[in-house]
Amino acid sequence: MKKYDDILIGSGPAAYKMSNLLAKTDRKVLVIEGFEYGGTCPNYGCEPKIFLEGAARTVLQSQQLLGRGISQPAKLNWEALMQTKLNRFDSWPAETREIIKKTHDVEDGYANFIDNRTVEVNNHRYQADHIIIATGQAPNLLDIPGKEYLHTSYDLLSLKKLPQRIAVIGAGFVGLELATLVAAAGAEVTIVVHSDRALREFTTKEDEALVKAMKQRGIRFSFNTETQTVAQGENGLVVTTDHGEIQADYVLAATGRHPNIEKLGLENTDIKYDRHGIQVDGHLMTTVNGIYAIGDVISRKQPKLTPVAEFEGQYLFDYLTNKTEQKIIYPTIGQAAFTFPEVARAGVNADEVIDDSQYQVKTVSLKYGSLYAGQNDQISTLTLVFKDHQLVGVSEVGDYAADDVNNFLPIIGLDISGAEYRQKVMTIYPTLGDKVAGLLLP
Ligand SMILES: Cc1cc2nc3c(=O)[nH]c(=O)nc-3n(C[C@H](O)[C@H](O)[C@H](O)COP(=O)(O)OP(=O)(O)OC[C@H]3O[C@@H](n4cnc5c(N)ncnc54)[C@H](O)[C@@H]3O)c2cc1C
Ligand SMILES: NC(=O)c1ccc[n+]([C@@H]2O[C@H](COP(=O)([O-])OP(=O)(O)OC[C@H]3O[C@@H](n4cnc5c(N)ncnc54)[C@H](O)[C@@H]3O)[C@@H](O)[C@H]2O)c1
Repeated sequence: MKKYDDILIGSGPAAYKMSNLLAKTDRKVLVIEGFEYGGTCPNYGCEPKIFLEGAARTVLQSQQLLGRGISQPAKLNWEALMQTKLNRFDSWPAETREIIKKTHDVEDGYANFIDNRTVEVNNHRYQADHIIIATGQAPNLLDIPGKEYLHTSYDLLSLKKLPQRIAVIGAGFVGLELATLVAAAGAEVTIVVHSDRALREFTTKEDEALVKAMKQRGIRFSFNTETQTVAQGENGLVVTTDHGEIQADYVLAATGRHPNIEKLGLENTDIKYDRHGIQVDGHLMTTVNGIYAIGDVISRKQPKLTPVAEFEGQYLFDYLTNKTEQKIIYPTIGQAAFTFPEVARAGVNADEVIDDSQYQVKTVSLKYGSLYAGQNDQISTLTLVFKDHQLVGVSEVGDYAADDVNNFLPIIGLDISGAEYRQKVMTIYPTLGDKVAGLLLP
């Protein structure tokens, strides 16, 4: 039995962050990865998604400016775009493995606990002072007849030829972002949503504005609709729902993600978990002493995002190397859907406090600013939530919502007033940043 100081299970953003920090110490570390080194975000998540979105945004912005100095909208060649994506990303898992291998041992395979102290992989058994589970999440697939026809975001983000008709099941982050992408590339898209609205994290108005803009571009939505079966028909696939049939050439399942715990052998341990993930305490320790969990695989109320996973990796490194004894305190977390328009938010959601007199909600249309008017962006609307004149929440629907909302995060996170901000910060003009101080006045 080989023994280490630390064993990292997984190599996504959470574990990779810790692995990089541990590389600067003299601790003996083993990293176990069952699939692509680097995990979801760089290989089949945020990074390829935002890379492909660059071309899609150009197409959509040029369409938005038709007749306003643009006479010919840009056209997206999916095959060429995908080739550039593959050229950039294909070597990343092997390169990441090499980087890790320079300072740590690696095992290619799925780690399986055989008891509270021991993990097994490739018939090798290992123990360590600390075992850190960072196995992330995997897509949910509906258990319906024809589930073999369902594709995941992993498949779509490497799809070499663009199908003509794409049915998307689910209207969360993955469904709406990837629907935006393939529709911009020319696919006919139908989104099937089993509830009455799309992204629930944002305000109803923001969600409605996004859905309306997507519909105006020809994307179809079927709300309150259950998908029942997928079958091969004479003319492609047939998605049968309780509201009728949808003809498609490709079906994307975007019905949420579940914690990657099935292959871990947790039943051989006393580690507790629920459907949201592994239960951890304020120091990210599981219900077994010496075993910790970080990243998407843990059960917590914070959103499952790369910066959150990395923050937990940094925190746990600091805790295990005695740099802190404190429980983890999460910072103000910004999140965005990279749709067109984008939606972005942080802090208190305006919908949740609309009837609470302790809060003041301020909504500002940005379309009159030259920056937005120059893009013919008619939608951009910023919502600010104040409590005792202090900014506690921000959200936006608009072409630059993610960057715009980023401007407000330091004000919420550092808890500074509009006056203090104006005294200490002068931002670039003309951007939304230059209006931040003015907007902070109640
Ligand atoms: C399509 C898509 C787009 C996204 N876009 C964004 C975005 O724009 N911004 C953002 O912040 N977040 C985004 N995310 C979320 C982000 O990718 C995750 O929050 C992040 O990757 C979580 O990191 P992690 O290290 O916890 O898990 P992961 O990155 O999922 O890594 C876990 C690793 O563990 C491995 N593993 C699993 N089980 C075992 C086992 N038993 N043994 C060994 N290895 C195992 C897996 O193979 C995987 O490599 C997106 C996700 C998806 C799917
Ligand atoms: N831009 C980003 O930051 C980004 C992008 C993609 C993913 N992510 C992360 O990944 C997570 C997962 O994203 P996601 O889109 O897979 O999940 P999600 O939870 O955002 O959306 C899931 C969708 O599936 C639907 N759904 C759930 N169960 C269903 C069922 N049985 N039948 C039909 N529809 C069903 C939901 O109503 C919802 O529309 C996100 O919560 C986020 O943390 C982030």
